[in-house]
Amino acid sequence: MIRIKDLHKKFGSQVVLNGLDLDIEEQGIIAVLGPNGSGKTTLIKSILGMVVPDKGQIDLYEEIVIKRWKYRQNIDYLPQIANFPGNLKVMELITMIKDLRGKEARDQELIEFFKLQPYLDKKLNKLSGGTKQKVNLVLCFMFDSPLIILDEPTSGLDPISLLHLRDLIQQEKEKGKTILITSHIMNFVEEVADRIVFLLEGKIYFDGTVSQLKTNTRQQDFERAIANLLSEEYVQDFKI
Ligand SMILES: Nc1ncnc2c1ncn2[C@@H]1O[C@H](COP(=O)(O)OP(=O)(O)OP(=O)(O)O)[C@@H](O)[C@H]1O
Repeated sequence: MIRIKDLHKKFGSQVVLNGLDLDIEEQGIIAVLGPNGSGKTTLIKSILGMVVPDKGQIDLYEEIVIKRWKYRQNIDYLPQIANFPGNLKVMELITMIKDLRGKEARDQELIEFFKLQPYLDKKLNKLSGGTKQKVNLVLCFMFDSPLIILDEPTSGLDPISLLHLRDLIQQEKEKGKTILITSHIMNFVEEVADRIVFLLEGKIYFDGTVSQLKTNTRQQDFERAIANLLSEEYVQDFKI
């Protein structure tokens, strides 16, 4: 489905992706993790064609995607920061995105799911951060694409909304979709992820399940397992 080979990206002299290889053939939830600035968003944006890599190849559904754009119609994307004009009303935004995309949308179902009915006539700049994020989630999930890319979907959500998001992601997974997700909320990641891909120094540093991560780092607590991944002891084991 997604095949990335020898991906390189620099911003000025800063090397962000340094020969990254990644294959995603399966359906399910794949969490892309890594410290701040490790290149998670750059990787996601490369898959989406929003960042042009310096070198390397990205194939999606067996087709080379770099410098093409039509394939994006089959990806649903939640950006880390969505900047829509603040004076647009929620329903105006949803309608505008539906018109632009020109695809069948299940916006009503998701509006009900996130209980957004009272906000439809409100301007975006009058919404709280969490409510804005729910609107962004409606925009992302309403088109039913086979590949969903979520950059920090948990940001700003209260605990109950987090549970709703988790249920929604699980439902989409059960439909046979592939969901790529980044999040700094580790218990959320632990609950939903079938596979953890950990980025460090521009490459994939760990690739496996939550339980493999715990076994490899000899840590049963997921957050500690992630921290151990970065510890010197693990780095040495890993390099042997
Ligand atoms: N357009 C750009 N121009 C210059 N530098 C950039 C650009 N985009 C990203 N960077 C830099 O590349 C590095 C990786 O950024 P990226 O956003 O991919 O990291 P991340 O792993 O998603 O981080 P975070 O966890 O903080 O969201 C950072 O140091 C960032 O400042």
